[in-house]
Amino acid sequence: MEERGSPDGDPARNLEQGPEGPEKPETPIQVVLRVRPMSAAELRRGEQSALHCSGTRTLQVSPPGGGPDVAFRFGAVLDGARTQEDVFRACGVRRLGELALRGFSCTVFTFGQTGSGKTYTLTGPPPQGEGVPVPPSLAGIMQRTFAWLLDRVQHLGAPVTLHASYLEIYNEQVRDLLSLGSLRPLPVRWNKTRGFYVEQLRVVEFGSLGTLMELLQMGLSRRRSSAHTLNQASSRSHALLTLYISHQTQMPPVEPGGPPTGGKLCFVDLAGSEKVTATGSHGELMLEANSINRSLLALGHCISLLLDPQRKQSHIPFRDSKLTKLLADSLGGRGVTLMVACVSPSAQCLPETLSTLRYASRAQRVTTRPQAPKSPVAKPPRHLEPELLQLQEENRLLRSQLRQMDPKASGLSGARVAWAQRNLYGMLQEFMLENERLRKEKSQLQSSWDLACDEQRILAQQVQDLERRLFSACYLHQSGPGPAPPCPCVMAPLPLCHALPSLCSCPCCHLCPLCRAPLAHWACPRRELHLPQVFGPQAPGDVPLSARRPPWAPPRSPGSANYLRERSHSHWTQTQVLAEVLTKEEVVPSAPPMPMGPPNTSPVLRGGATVPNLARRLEALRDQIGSSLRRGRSQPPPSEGTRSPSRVLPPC
Ligand SMILES: Nc1ncnc2c1ncn2[C@@H]1O[C@H](COP(=O)(O)OP(=O)(O)OP(=O)(O)O)[C@@H](O)[C@H]1O
Repeated sequence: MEERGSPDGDPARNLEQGPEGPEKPETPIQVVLRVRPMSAAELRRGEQSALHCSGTRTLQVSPPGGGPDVAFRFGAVLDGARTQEDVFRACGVRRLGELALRGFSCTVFTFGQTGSGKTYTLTGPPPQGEGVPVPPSLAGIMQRTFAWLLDRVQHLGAPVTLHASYLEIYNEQVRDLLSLGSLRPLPVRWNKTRGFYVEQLRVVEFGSLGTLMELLQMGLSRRRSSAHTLNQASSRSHALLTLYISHQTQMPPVEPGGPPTGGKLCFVDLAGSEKVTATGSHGELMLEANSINRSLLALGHCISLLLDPQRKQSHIPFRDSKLTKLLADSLGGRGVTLMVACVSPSAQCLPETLSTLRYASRAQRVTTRPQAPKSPVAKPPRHLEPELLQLQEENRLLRSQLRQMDPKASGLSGARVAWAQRNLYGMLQEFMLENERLRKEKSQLQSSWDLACDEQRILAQQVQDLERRLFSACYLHQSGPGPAPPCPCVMAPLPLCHALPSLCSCPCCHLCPLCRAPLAHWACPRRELHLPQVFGPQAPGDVPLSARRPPWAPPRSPGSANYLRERSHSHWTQTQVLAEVLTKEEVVPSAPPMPMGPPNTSPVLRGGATVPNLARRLEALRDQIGSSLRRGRSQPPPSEGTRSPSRVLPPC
């Protein structure tokens, strides 16, 4: 007798040892074979049985035309006389439930030819009429597992949250059997954390067996089924019911709206493979049969490839069908999987039965690497990780210091420990003082830096302004009669500060953009008349206007009461130089109205001032700025009296 398959003992025991035993990180898919009894129709047709169970794990196949028997070994073989309760026990589903409670992802799926008893095994027979309940003794694996699980959770002592989802794959479309609206197709997506998953799938929380049974009934009644020659209530879709088991200490869902994290128990009722000639399917039935067969073929292909250890490391075409996508983790991933292969005993069905047996034999050689979530404790947010590491390091250091201070651990005498403690305390005080001193120094440096930055910004503005003025003068000098040139502020608008006078009377020059102070008065040739507005109606000290210091004037000597310490020396120097240049030379800083006279007489530059003059002054001004900056960085500001004459602008 030829023997097939590689059974590995009782599936429950294997599962118990498999996923957790350190010596066995890989565990094979467990396969249980169920042979249903001859149906009334098969008996009526006088069909013979071709299958015989020899022992609890071997099935013997006797070809009707004679020839050698073929034996297949599985984890368990159950003949037609075995009850639903026997099947539930032999499959070790309780053990799977325990694993799911501990965070594993477990799958039970039925496989076989159409009419072989897959749905019967999982959910029992369909109700015999409206309102006629199915006897509890005929309840399938699912109802029995539900009852066991709810009971188990009640006695667990720790709070557990239960959710369920139920979907079908019909003609390669995923449909939510628990959806509140119509059955519309849902997309299957993939990401690194979840693997393949169905987007927008409704996941319903339940707390009682009654609610779960209602969800099951709702799904069963919406699942697509039709009648054909071999089965009056043939399922035309693959159905997946998933229970999510999460403990309250576990992490929240990976994604908002995603399924809860924790253990999973998934029941998959595959649609049966069928020969359309045998089932007599036409039209829609035939289309459904083709879709079912195609997806089962893809599943078989993946299983065959998973058998090859080298191929397993590389590419398995799980993406070939929705079914293989959703079973990818159960077949080749980290799940614990049980397959219940269902066959008809009739010799008429032998070709399909042999096909199922070979399929199941291959499947039980496929291994997975069951893995439960490593830690139920949520990871800290990424941005807190460095802080956490720092705290851990600090903790470690403090512990070691404490150990050193512990007289027993360090072997020091009491006097020496006291001395060490005093010393440490002194050091700590010193460190604190040093720390305080450094803090002060840092804040002083920071304010110096801020002042230097301000000064630099003002000087840069002044240089830009003078360049603009030079540009304007060059333009006027070179242009002949014709339309008035545009205002330089329009050509190159620059921010002004009232430390520097405005160039022209265009609106952008009237107000300082920093302090919003009016700018044009002092620049007006008749500025004497306007000064009260700059100083305000009540001029300080009733000094004659002409004798008053303009607002840009430097502070008086350090001894004087008006000395402003916070203004830097170079700032005042620069401002004063500008003031001198602009007042002595009577350069009208405002350009309009633009001249229409001969090209060589510029009304902008009075008193014979020319472009070369301005260029020279700009050059000198740059020197002045440069030296001021250098002085500001490296030397204490010199007093006005000691200022080098070479740094004063030459007269124009
Ligand atoms: N062990 C069993 N004892 C009694 N009747 C059974 C058994 N298994 C199956 N049957 C009956 O056989 C018929 C077909 O079973 P079932 O619908 O479960 O097959 P199936 O494999 O799910 O078929 P399909 O793939 O077409 O959905 C049903 O009438 C069912 O009640």
